[in-house]
Amino acid sequence: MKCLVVVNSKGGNTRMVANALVDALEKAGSEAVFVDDPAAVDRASVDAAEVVLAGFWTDKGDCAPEMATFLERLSGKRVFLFGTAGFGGSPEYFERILGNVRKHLSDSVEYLGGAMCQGKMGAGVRKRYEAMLAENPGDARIQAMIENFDAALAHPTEEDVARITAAAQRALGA
Ligand SMILES: Cc1cc2nc3c(=O)[nH]c(=O)nc-3n(C[C@H](O)[C@H](O)[C@H](O)COP(=O)(O)O)c2cc1C
Repeated sequence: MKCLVVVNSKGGNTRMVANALVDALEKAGSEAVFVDDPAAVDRASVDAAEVVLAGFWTDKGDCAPEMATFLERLSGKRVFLFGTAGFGGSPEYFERILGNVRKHLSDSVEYLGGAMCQGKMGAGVRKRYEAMLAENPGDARIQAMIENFDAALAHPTEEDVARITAAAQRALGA
């Protein structure tokens, strides 16, 4: 199967998942073209692909605008979405984000499914939370945000990557 794997990753989390996906697809006998920037995908690569696997980092509950533009331009393709997000407490949270990203796909696209995992955030985020906590000592919500930040540092884990890869292969029937 000819696959196009396109990723939008600022910090490397989603790129890590994308690289593992490419390896897994190739091991399973598929041909995978990898493009590390949705704005750099050429028309011929899209036309040649039987399936597009689009990876996004979560930006305010959605994908970032560069990925949104890429997804909106796809027509008549089969698409699998994968992503990483700083928060990861529940599958429902990931489903909500996937639902938002999916809205960028036109009706002509066949959505094959999606999978997400948590991804570490930049150190500046923890500093911001710490400053917030200093202003509101003992605030349980801010403390939970710091705990989530620390939990996210380990992600994507090998298990996350394996789960997303397996979900993609199931969705593609690869
Ligand atoms: C500007 C900005 C907005 C973000 N918005 C969200 C968000 O709404 N929800 C969330 O769970 N994570 C959010 N994050 C965290 C990132 O999505 C997360 O760390 C992701 O794994 C980054 O992926 P990357 O390393 O591939 O860039 C945000 C990060 C930044 C920098």
